[in-house]
Amino acid sequence: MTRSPVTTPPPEADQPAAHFDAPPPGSALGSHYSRCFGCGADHPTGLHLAAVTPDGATVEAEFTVGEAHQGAPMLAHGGVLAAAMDEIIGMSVWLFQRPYVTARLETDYVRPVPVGTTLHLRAWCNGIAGRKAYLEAEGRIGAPDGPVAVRAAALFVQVDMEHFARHGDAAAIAAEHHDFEVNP
Ligand SMILES: CCCCCCCCCCCCCCCC(=O)SCCNC(=O)CCNC(=O)[C@H](O)C(C)(C)COP(=O)(O)OP(=O)(O)OC[C@H]1O[C@@H](n2cnc3c(N)ncnc32)[C@H](O)[C@@H]1OP(=O)(O)O
Repeated sequence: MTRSPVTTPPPEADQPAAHFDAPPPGSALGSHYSRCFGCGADHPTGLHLAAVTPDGATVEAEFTVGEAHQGAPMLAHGGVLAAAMDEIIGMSVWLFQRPYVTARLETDYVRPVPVGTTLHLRAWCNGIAGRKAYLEAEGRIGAPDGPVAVRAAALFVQVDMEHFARHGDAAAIAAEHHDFEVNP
């Protein structure tokens, strides 16, 4: 992965540990918002990612590229692939049971991805320093050990739930009953 210093954990970063209340190994993570472009079941043309954590430390999901996701004819749009990376990384920070947002996302496009391809996505955390989480993801073609099509590195920053109410739609948050333990 080609990465900048911004997405590289500093030497003093802690190794991430899943929250005691995080989804246990082998379980599904669920969607954080039904209309989310990345994971919402109610989004008509979204990515519909449904993530599982096989081990409590990484998160996996499959994304089948559809016609709504094209850039060049019958090839995935790079921005859509970046969105898939952003979403799978966003799902992986759920293991910490605290709200985070993307501050920076870096993406390497390694292979073209034709419409109809199923990408096997995986994300994990390389370190945490204060509010900053340093994360990584990859998307492989056709199988979990298939050829890598896309890689990403990201800096996510922890926020409080008021971030979403202040800048977004507080009623929608309340309607979906999300409880985050911000000070465990
Ligand atoms: C029903 C509804 C449920 C709702 C519940 C959902 C909860 C689960 C949501 C999951 C969502 C999933 C989807 C995928 C994830 C998105 O896509 S999130 C959406 C896209 N991202 C955004 O909208 C974020 C926009 N940016 C911001 O809001 C603010 O810039 C930030 C990132 C919160 C930081 O602002 P701040 O809190 O004022 O903090 P600030 O002091 O500026 O930065 C903190 C540290 O980070 C560093 N930093 C910040 N930004 C950068 C940057 N771009 N480059 C380098 N360093 C940076 C700062 O230098 C600082 O470092 P230190 O000085 O501490 O060493």
